[in-house]
Amino acid sequence: MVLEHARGLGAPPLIEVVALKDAVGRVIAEPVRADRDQPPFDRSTRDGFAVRSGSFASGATLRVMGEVRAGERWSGGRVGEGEAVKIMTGAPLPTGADAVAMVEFVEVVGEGIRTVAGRGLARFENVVLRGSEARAGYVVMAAGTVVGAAEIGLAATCGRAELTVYRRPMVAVIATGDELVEVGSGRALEEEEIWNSNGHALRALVHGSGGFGGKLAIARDTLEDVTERVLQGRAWDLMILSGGVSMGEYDLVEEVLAGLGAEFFFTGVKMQPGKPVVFGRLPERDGAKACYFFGLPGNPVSTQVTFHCFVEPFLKAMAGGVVEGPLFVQAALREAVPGSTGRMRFLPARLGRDRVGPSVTLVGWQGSGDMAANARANCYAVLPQREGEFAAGEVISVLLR
Ligand SMILES: Nc1nc2c(c(=O)[nH]1)N[C@H]1C(S)=C(S)[C@@H](COP(=O)(O)OP(=O)(O)OC[C@H]3O[C@@H](n4cnc5c(N)ncnc54)[C@H](O)[C@@H]3O)O[C@H]1N2
Ligand code: MOO
Repeated sequence: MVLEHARGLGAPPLIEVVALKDAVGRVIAEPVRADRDQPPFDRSTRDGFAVRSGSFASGATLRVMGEVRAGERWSGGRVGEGEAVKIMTGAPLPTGADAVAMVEFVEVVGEGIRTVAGRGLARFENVVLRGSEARAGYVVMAAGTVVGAAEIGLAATCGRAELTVYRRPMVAVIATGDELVEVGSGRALEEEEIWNSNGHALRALVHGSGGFGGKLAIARDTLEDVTERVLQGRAWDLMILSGGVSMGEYDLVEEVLAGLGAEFFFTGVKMQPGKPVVFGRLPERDGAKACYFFGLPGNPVSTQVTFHCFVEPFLKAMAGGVVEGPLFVQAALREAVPGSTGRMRFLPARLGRDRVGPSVTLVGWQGSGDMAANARANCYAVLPQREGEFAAGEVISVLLR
């Protein structure tokens, strides 16, 4: 359902130009084209001697005419049969030459060179031909590409100091709960009070998914306060609420949203953690635009797991990225885990750094409020409902984060 709505969003309306150093995590709004052929000349990939491959038969001695380095162009005329030009990695291949013999495989004989016995040379060996990576004008990055180090390197390869990207969607983050206190407020906590951690975690998660997260004031557990905050939040591109979505007397989020005419696409999932998660949209009304919202469970691990499963794909699409679901990989359980028929479980776990056949280990936890366990984890092990245990070595899905 989330992906269906994400597909209906269309491209973000606003674009801006940012310097390469500020482009990480942004989404390209206009295709980036090769500014010239890549490579721009036939490029040597080895230190050695540029020659005509045919003249490099075993035993032949070639006359060395001179040298060409990266950043230079050979101006000593065509390389003919029986001739060679000393060449460095990254230098343009002199005209006439069609291959480079590695320095390790030739012997210097007086003014000339000779191939090491038995070493032939194929046409274009150790050469990357002009334009073979990309032709001038060719689209090397399409709109919708998320910018990482590889994309920044490619943009710079094409001479770009700036990129045109979509504006980050503005996401209102609303924590709800009478027990919550802002960190840094200078106030000491009563024992029964809780720091608002979700507001901060959500802002970081939003940033990582291409949005700008703004923390609104905490909504207290009254209809008036939650309503006021939601009316404020609906002016943003997307609203994420945390807490107040389960069965308690003071879980008012759905009631407030319903009172404002919200359409609910779902109001629960068969997941642990995450059961009471809500996805919907407030309609256009009284001059206010329509606004999608997610109501995430307040338990901090539930908040984060449901963010990765539902909000992240939606927000990435809102930011102009391709529409795709969360990222799962397969890994073998290191230890057996008892089965459970309740809900599909997403348990904090650590994915090993094994080079072959990744393995995963559950992190001990005290349930969906355990932020310390969540931080010891680097992924969530996905365990479908089942009576029998999951055996050590069994391959399961893992949700990456
Ligand atoms: N009778 C039932 N009770 C509960 C059910 C149920 O089905 N029947 N579902 C449980 C599940 S599962 C979850 S998850 C929680 C979710 O409850 P809410 O979304 O209503 O969240 P709250 O009750 O407001 O808070 C839960 C928990 O999380 C702490 N919290 C909330 N917000 C924050 C925040 N911003 N930063 C840090 N911690 C936060 C809050 O203090 C509570 O401890 O409901 C179960 N109950
Ligand atoms: O589903 Mo709740 O998220 O178990 O804690």
